[in-house]
Amino acid sequence: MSISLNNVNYKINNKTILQNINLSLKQGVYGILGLNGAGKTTLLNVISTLTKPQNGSLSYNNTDIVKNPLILRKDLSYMPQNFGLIPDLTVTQNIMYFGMLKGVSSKTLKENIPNVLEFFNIQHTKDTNVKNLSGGTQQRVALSLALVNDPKVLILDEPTSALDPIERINFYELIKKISDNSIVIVSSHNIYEIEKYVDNIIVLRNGQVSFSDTVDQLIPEAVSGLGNSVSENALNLEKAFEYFAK
Ligand SMILES: Nc1ncnc2c1ncn2[C@@H]1O[C@H](COP(=O)(O)OP(=O)(O)OP(=O)(O)O)[C@@H](O)[C@H]1O
Repeated sequence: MSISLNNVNYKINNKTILQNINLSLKQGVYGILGLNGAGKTTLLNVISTLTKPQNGSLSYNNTDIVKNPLILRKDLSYMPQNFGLIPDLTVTQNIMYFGMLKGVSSKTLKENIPNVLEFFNIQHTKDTNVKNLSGGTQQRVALSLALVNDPKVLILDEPTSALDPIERINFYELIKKISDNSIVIVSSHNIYEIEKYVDNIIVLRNGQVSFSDTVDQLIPEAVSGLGNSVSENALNLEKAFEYFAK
């Protein structure tokens, strides 16, 4: 299982949003980090084939997914930042509707929906219209929806912003388990939140990849980038992240 991006560039109205992105993603959890406006959401949109890059190539299991996006989409679950739910449908109706759009059979959905709702502790909301739920509960519905079809590629844009601390830990533990058989990509602002659960970190700065490696390389690579003028002990994870992000 692999996703590759080669020299991907994306512009809007002549403004460069992503520049020369080269990434090779395999089974595991990837954290995409960056300051506001660094390009995280745009990169997730490109990887999930919602946005077409003007230059460069994108492949999934060695098939070109700029030309054949359906090859990826059938294996993909993407949870956008605004959750993308239909406000006037109930929780169950939303999951049935989007699940069927993804090609999951109604039998599988009916079997899986109680399990995912139970995992996120929202069984009691199954017949409630989404517009009547709090932001945190809507996020849990969107996560239930993202997980209902056992995706091989799971892309989550700031998935825990409305969850409480305990739900966040449970969520990342689940993500880690799911990643045994899939590629999981999670964007976040917070290095401390994800460092325990991600295998690799990708830091974006002004639309370019400034760091792409394992978490434990973040501090040593920042020290080396600073010309060894500081010791590793003097840099914490946050400062090392800032070195690559600012
Ligand atoms: N439709 C658009 N038109 C013009 N500029 C855009 C558009 N979409 C994104 N941008 C610009 O592209 C850059 C990257 O935006 P993007 O949303 O990908 O960043 P981000 O890292 O996800 O930010 P945040 O953490 O705030 O969600 C920003 O400068 C943004 O203003």
